[in-house]
Amino acid sequence: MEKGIIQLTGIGKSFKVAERTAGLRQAAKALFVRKHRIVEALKDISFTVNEGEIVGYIGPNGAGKSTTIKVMSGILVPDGGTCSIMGYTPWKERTDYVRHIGVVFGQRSQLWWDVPVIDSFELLRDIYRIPDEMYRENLAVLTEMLALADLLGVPVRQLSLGQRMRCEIAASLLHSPKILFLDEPTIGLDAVSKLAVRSFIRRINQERGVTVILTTHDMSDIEALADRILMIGKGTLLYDGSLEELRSRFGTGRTITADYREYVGEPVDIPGATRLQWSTERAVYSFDTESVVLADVIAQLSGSVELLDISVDSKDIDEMIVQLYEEHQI
Ligand SMILES: Nc1ncnc2c1ncn2[C@@H]1O[C@H](COP(=O)(O)OP(=O)(O)OP(=O)(O)O)[C@@H](O)[C@H]1O
Repeated sequence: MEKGIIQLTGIGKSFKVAERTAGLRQAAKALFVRKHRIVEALKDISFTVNEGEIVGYIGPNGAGKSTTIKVMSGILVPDGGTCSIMGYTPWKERTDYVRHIGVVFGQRSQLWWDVPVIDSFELLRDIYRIPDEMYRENLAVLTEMLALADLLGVPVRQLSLGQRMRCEIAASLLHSPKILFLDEPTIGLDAVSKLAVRSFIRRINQERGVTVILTTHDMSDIEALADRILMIGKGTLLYDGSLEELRSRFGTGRTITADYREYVGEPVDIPGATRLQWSTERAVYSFDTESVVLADVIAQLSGSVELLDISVDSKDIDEMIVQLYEEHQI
């Protein structure tokens, strides 16, 4: 069996947060009697990632994705469990460990705000003690791949979000890490920048064999990149598998949209199908081809309304994810 480059076993992490109280009187009281609540961000997270994989780490807001990334990058110490990445325990041997990983937090910058990008890169070279030759080579390749030539002399605060993200990604790779953690790398980017970032991630994975763990809410990122999905909800891992498996699981689901001449009667019930939308001119139903035959759905509709147009769609990945969240009640 292939040995995992990343192995997490039973990782748990709780945060103690101060209870917020409403009203001035309550707030004043809270100064003396502090009430706390424990948030279990991660309950019992175990998974293995093999070298060269691109793993999409998904889950709704507050599920525990960033907390996991922080544990794996050595920023946070978990309360329990073990984490071995390339043989290191991230929070114990941080100085040596960070030479092997790159981290990008889409919402935060690792670059110095007021200085030109190239100055930040040079600081990182010194911090990571990147050998000159490696630095020069990586800088040249990354500048070409991410089209940075015109950006290197510009202070970070003057860059657009998409330009900054390209620089952030370059910064995380200057020291040739084997593993890249990307926490929402495409957040807020326009379609062109998203495509550029995605194709770059693919390229460094294929050409340099970099293992990538990526969190995102953008399912088209997952579709374009991830060989495998790990889904987390309320601190627990709920799904580990490929997109194909997910597709075959929900592959028999269909949505039918019917447009008809104005109809003011009662909404039409179709046994076995769920009515998602109903108006005097349009209805949308979802059904499963394993239990309901499409021709029957159409026949039942056309028995009640005068159909003008019909379209049938398979579930897209966003819908599959919503259904998975619903199944797990998260
Ligand atoms: N430093 C902290 N102090 C207190 N609570 C925290 C802290 N960091 C995270 N949490 C809590 O832990 C839970 C998991 O947060 P986390 O940021 O890992 O979620 P996420 O899956 O990355 O969410 P999102 O998709 O919204 O970014 C949340 O309930 C959050 O409020």
